[in-house]
Amino acid sequence: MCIIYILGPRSRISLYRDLRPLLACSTRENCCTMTASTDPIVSALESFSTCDVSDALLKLNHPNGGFVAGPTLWSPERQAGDSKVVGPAYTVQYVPLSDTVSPKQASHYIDLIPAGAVVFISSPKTVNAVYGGLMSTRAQASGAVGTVVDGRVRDLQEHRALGFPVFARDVGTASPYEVARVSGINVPLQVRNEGQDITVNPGDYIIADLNGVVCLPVELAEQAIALIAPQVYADGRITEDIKGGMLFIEASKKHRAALKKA
Ligand SMILES: O=C([O-])CC(=O)C(=O)O
Ligand code: NI
Repeated sequence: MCIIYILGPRSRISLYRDLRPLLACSTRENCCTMTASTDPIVSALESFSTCDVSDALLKLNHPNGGFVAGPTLWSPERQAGDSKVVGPAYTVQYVPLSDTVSPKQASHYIDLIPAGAVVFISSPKTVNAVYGGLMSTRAQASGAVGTVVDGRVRDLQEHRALGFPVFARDVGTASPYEVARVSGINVPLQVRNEGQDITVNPGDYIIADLNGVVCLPVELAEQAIALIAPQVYADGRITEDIKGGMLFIEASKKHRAALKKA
């Protein structure tokens, strides 16, 4: 776990890049196994839901418990119960074509994804879809564990046929080329939906499931994980007692009193 504190998000992304030849693999299952064993934070998060992570982040006074309003699960199935992705964010910034100031990228972002990453794409306000089936095909071949798009995606049937997890604000049909281009790779992204204004930094942990998307800042990861297991255990005991006839207020007091606030 010390890796997380020794290396900042940027250097950790380069570490992933350095490890890429070692992690290169041909199937998703394979990649997930290798990634989990590479990063103890990812392994620890894999058994918890997005809501569990948000509960811990709220105790750490992190706004909205890290919830990223907007994107929801579209692939492999709409809001499928067993779909979940966990991994460090590989961020991609799209800007409107009218923006002549932001930098241009020499390489295509889709060919640089480190294994185990969650691709997180920020789209400008446009009805065009910034992400399609070819992108998922390449992302999956790189060992990415899923994609989150703050914007629209298209080719939904192709993402589903790949069984590749994709979260998006909505679906659409038009490609991005007439309206938007990529200006940044592994840069901080602003997400502004429903009154939120949050930053997703490259290397932050993205946890996404049927409830939505949570961004766990890398510097809070260890503290959050320490809070989650006891919290989940207490919720389990509360459930049992409620099913046995106890009032919620009693069960909650009985099992949550001993939990640390942070
Ligand atoms: O053709 C593109 O570049 C965008 C797209 O639809 C895909 O990724 O499949
Ligand atoms: Ni396409």
